[in-house]
Amino acid sequence: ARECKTHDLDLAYRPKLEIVEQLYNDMKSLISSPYGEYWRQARNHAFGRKNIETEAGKKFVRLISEGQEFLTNLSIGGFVPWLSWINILNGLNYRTDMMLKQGDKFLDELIQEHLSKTRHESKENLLDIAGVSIDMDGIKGLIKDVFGAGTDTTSAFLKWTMTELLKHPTIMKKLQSEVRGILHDKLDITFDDREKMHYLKAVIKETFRYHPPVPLIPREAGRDVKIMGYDIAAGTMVIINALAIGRDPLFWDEPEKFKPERFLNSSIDFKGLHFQHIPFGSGRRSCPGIDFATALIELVLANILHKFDWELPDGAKGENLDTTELRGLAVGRKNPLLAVAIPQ
Ligand code: HEM
Repeated sequence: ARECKTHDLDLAYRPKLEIVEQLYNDMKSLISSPYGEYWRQARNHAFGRKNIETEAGKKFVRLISEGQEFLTNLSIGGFVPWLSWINILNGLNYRTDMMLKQGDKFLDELIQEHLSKTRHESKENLLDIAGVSIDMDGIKGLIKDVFGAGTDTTSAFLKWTMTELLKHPTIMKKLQSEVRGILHDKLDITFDDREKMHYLKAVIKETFRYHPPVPLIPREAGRDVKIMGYDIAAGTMVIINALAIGRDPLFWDEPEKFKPERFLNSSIDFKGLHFQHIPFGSGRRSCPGIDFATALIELVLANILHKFDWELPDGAKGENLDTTELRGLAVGRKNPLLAVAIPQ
């Protein structure tokens, strides 16, 4: 008899946090640990508390989600500086201030809790970790970078990949047969195993093309430039539409179709050198988390596709699957993805 469980993929993944020096060890154990073990470690490391279901854990997840949504608010003063007073009148400045203060207070408490439990010496607000000094603001900035930029992006991506696989059972089967053919009954996935998973890499590239978690990439012109006949003055905010580029028929054959095969005999990658595919941006301000995110995504997908078959609950059909998007800097699913995991 096969045991069937309904999993809410929303809960299935949250990255972790431990103060700076822990990151390296975490990454090593993440690379070698099977999925179940990884998830347990991730939850425990994240807060140094038993799990993310604590009040503090929930509050942090809420702060991150609200912050993500908040970033999409229209700041009139940001676009037309002499209208900045509107941001005071409509309460945007006040709400921004409150949100930043709440986040700061939360991080202060979290860091103090970690410090009191670990061997770290806190000297005049400075931590000395592996010979590198970092002050509280630095630590908070790092935590915000890793969580703010790394949490919703990767979880949104994983949910979109599972959505597309559930919508396209033939692709799911082909991917599972590749992963299972390479792993057999192994529990640990090695770097070499991952390198052999060509179809997995193609599915990941196609999901990034079709659902880039950061569809709009904001930048500021560093100097006056002319682009396609338009004069862009230094200081102008320029928004790069990675989603539209990824679906541009000039570059892509049948762009509205989810077709991982298009990447099998192609050298196009998402590392920022092929401008038709830039889910992580490009150039020196491109995403520094790209390798961490790619390793994590490959491991999670390989693990859950290896160990489980996946179906929609109550015999629902993939083609009817809801794909409404959530507003935010990272665009995820609006509604949770419910799927039945059938252990193999
Ligand atoms: C699927 C996962 C991810 C996607 C799609 C993604 C995408 C992006 C994009 C599009 C940018 C802007 C790049 C540009 O302006 O050219 C960015 C910046 C950034 N990302 Fe990621 N990211 C992901 C995961 C991560 C992770 C896991 C981390 C950290 C552990 C991270 C940390 C950052 C940081 C710190 C920046 C700002 C870089 C800067 O301004 O110099 N990201 N990311």
